[in-house]
Amino acid sequence: MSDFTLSDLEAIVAARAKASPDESWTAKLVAHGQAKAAKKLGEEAVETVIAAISNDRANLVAESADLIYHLMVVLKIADIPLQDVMNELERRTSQSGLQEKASR
Ligand SMILES: N=c1c2ncn([C@@H]3O[C@H](COP(=O)(O)OP(=O)(O)OP(=O)(O)O)[C@@H](O)[C@H]3O)c2ncn1[C@@H]1O[C@H](COP(=O)(O)O)[C@@H](O)[C@H]1O
Repeated sequence: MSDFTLSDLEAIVAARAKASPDESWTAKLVAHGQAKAAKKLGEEAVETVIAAISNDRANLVAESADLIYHLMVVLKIADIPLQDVMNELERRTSQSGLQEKASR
């Protein structure tokens, strides 16, 4: 089993963001700015939804990878460390999603 983590991907995205846009998709997205990167994230989200409701397991894995990678690029452009998202997810472990919804 691979020990590749989202933290590893975050480091790759940070390094490639500094590359030439001619040789890196990451750098190209960063150069275009958040509107373009976020639009791409939205497209990958829709493609993930389609794969999920099509019961297409292989495509769902591939589209999920596209989605997560593009989310990492959007977070990079927004200057939000992955750790901030992990901290928020950890904070939420103290109660169930249904409890949280009922408390609003
Ligand atoms: N995980 C990814 C990753 N997933 C998807 N993509 C790219 O995202 C782009 C858009 O994906 P699509 O499938 O939507 O491509 P498309 O349909 O041709 O796009 P459109 O023309 O329709 O907009 C493609 O160029 C994919 O290769 C990725 N590009 C990079 N990474 C990671 O980032 C690293 C650095 O990549 P570069 O920044 O390109 O050097 C790579 O080694 C990977 O680890």
